[in-house]
Amino acid sequence: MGDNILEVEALKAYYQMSYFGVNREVRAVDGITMNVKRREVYGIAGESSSGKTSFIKVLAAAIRPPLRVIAGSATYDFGGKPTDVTVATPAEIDAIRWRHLSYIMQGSMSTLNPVRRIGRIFEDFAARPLGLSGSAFRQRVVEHLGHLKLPPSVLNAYPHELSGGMRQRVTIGLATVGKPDFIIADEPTTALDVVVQKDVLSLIKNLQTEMGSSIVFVTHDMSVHANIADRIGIIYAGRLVEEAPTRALFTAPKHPYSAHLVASLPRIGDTTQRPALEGRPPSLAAPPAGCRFHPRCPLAIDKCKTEAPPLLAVGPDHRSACWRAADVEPLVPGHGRVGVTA
Ligand SMILES: Nc1ncnc2c1ncn2[C@@H]1O[C@H](COP(=O)(O)OP(=O)(O)OP(=O)(O)O)[C@@H](O)[C@H]1O
Repeated sequence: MGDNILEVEALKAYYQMSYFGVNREVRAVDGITMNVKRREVYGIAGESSSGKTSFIKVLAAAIRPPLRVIAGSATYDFGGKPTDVTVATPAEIDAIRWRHLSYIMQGSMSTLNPVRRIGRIFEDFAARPLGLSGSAFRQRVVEHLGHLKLPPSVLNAYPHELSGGMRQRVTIGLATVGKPDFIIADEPTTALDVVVQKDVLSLIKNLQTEMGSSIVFVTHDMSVHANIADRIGIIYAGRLVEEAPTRALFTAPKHPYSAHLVASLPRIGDTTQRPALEGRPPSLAAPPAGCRFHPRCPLAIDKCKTEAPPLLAVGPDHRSACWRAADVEPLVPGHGRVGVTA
């Protein structure tokens, strides 16, 4: 796998349900191929219900019915024998969890056990995988909390006694205390106010630089991507429709949907009228034929209604799944200049 720590190949994961004998299938992840490099921060964007969380649940080996992997693979290389988490046994997953692979779930701030002190929560999750106990374990945790600007006293606190920002740092601390090679985070800053959000983002970035980890994180907030992602993948209706280095995605998007996402970013002093994206995202139980974006796409031609465009190279490290990629222009020229987002 060389430079790649994760290789995802033609991955399909569907929710398969049966109500009163009627089968229903939601094609939440429908043929995604992508890689993550060592030490890379890879951001995943897309609107609500596009399949982002389902995708990273598979990456995090948190696949529970009714979600099932239908095809493809997601293989990590942590140095030993590569692990394909779509077929790994529980024992193989246990061997990589926390030390190599950790997952900050959506809404994890509120999932900290309310009746356990923070110190006990750290023991529950991290003591065994780290192979430490007693004072050695406590020392490791206190040191790590220091990196997160949290005093040792938080270990005696109950979750409700901490502010939202502190709770989020605690969950990041839990996910990173084992210095994992790969961190997966679902909307890690969405519930926080902007000032705390900035703080938490720079903490994640500093930890990542220090530990040399790779990160895959999901957020619908494009300004967060602009701030910390090296590369961004845009998901629409269960498919990866564009992937590019952050600067290229913001300055020269090559899919009409990404162009809309970039143009939706606010900028101080910018009063330009933004063209609205008409329509709603399709149902993943019955997605449209051809390109799934075609019913909402201003550039759609007949071919888009019948043939799904493959994800093809359109520049260095840049892929787009659009028959008209060559005709896509930024919607508000100069708008997506990275580093000047509000
Ligand atoms: N447990 C479940 N059972 C059945 N369908 C589900 C389940 N969880 C999610 N889905 C469906 O799968 C599709 C993708 O959902 P997913 O949560 O992955 O999207 P998302 O892009 O992460 O959205 P959000 O940003 O709102 O979290 C949606 O149609 C959703 O309704």
